[in-house]
Amino acid sequence: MANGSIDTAALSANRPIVISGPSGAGKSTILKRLFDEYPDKFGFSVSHTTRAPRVGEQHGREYYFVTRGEFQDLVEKKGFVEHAQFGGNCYGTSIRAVEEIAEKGRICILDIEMEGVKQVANHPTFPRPRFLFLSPPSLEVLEQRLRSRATDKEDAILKRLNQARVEMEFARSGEAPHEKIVVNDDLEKAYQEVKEFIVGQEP
Ligand SMILES: Nc1ncnc2c1ncn2[C@@H]1O[C@H](COP(=O)(O)OP(=O)(O)OP(=O)(O)O)[C@@H](O)[C@H]1O
Repeated sequence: MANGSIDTAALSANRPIVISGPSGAGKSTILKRLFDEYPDKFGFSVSHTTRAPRVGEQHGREYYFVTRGEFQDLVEKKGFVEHAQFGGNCYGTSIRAVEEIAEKGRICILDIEMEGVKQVANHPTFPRPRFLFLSPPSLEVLEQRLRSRATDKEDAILKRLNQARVEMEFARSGEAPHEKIVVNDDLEKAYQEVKEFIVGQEP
């Protein structure tokens, strides 16, 4: 559906799932396994961005590449379920992109950070998705995992840990929309709990 009306039928038949949690909590690891186990069941929406395409990137595949003006228009029309700026560029998940996944009969998985979660939860028209928070067992364990992942420099690790503290406090506060918090201590157990939340009780 286009032109501002929301395909609530598709979105309630295949309710999107918002998964959030600190960087390093294990979201990618768990989602990859879920997509491998259920290859036809899920989808990631294609985001909008104002950054320039990189070599090999295609409009509509990696991102919808738009101008700042086009991006702003969609913000004003409340066409994004959530949007943010990183490194001077705007990024957003459009309602339309999420609908497209639901219209294919798939569950859209939205892997988004805390500010985005708040926007989705407070969106004026977008039907409420289901919210899951993936937590590391502790900040100490998170620090070890970020260090052993070895993808970040020291200052990036410290920033992620600070942000993790804020996200974990938010998740435990009464303001957070999460229906479930899964603690990723033992990976197998966490995976089964995530799977039960996502697949075990549809829609
Ligand atoms: N239960 C676990 N026990 C031990 N190590 C784990 C566990 N879960 C994930 N890891 C490891 O922790 C690191 C972080 O996991 P991952 O990259 O999936 O996190 P993420 O939440 O997707 O982070 P980002 O948001 O930065 O992409 C990885 O090296 C992963 O192999």
